[in-house]
Amino acid sequence: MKTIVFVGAGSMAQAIIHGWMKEATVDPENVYVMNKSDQEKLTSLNETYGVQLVDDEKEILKTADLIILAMKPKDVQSGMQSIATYISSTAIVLSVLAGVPMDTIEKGLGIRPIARCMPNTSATIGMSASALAWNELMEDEDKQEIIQLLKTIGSVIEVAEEELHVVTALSGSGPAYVYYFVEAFEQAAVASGLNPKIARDLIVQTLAGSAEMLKQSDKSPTTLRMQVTSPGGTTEAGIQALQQSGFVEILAGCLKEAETRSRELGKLYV
Ligand SMILES: NC(=O)C1=CN([C@@H]2O[C@H](COP(=O)(O)OP(=O)(O)OC[C@H]3O[C@@H](n4cnc5c(N)ncnc54)[C@H](OP(=O)(O)O)[C@@H]3O)[C@@H](O)[C@H]2O)C=CC1
Ligand SMILES: O=C(O)[C@@H]1CCC=N1
Repeated sequence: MKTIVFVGAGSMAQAIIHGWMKEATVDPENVYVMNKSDQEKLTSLNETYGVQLVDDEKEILKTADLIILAMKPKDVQSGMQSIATYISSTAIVLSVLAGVPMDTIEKGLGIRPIARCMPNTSATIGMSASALAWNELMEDEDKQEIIQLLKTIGSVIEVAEEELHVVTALSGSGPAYVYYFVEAFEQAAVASGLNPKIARDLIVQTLAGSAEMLKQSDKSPTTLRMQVTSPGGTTEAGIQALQQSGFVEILAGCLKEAETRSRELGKLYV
């Protein structure tokens, strides 16, 4: 897949491009970026990463091997309309859009090999948790190439397309929940008198250390939690406060609302 065109070059496209360029996975000469109107963003991507601006849309789209759809779901129909007549019959499409099914893409761009990926913004530092689904037209060789492209921005796991709704809720949106958790804890620690920088550093290192423990240890999250929780100690008091506030139900509600929204987005823009 020599020529790659991003149709929609905003935050997610930038996170992927940043990850690729950091790892020198793809030659920036072969990566083109398009937006509907935001030329400033395209210029900034060109200046930062050396990716290409598109002078002649028709010509570039004709030669594209891989089209990456990375606009918001509300713009998917206008985005597909603007490229449908130009892209070659052999071009492969990779969509990172939340909720929008392959069926909608097949209707807009024709029956062709299509992959849907749900990455997250940690792609910027090569730490995305990406999940991937295909339609049945995707050849094994192309699957491997796409997996390799995505592996340079983090981990890749194959799922059924239907599972992408909950994946989107869990790991696509996940970084935002974690940042929100940090904001809340930092605010609380500062209210208890801790210096903001010290509070932030302690929370971030605690998160990083716990994530590494979960990765490196063969113990379950429950066992690791119990190892921290001394009977009658501080952790027990804290966990009890979370339980009394319905922590588990709150997170279940968060996941369900996000998953439901993913399903809604899929139906809104058919
Ligand atoms: N942000 C995230 O954490 C994640 C996002 N996603 C998915 O990635 C997609 C993009 O999200 P994000 O990067 O945050 O959004 P942004 O708004 O940052 O970027 C979307 C880009 O698409 C462009 N665009 C809009 N309409 C068209 C069009 N018709 N043709 C070409 N380009 C167009 C916009 O340009 P202009 O301003 O000119 O309209 C904009 O630059 C979404 O579908 C989202 O569901 C997936 C995983 C994580
Ligand atoms: O909020 C959104 O809709 C997108 C999809 C996953 C993360 N951001």
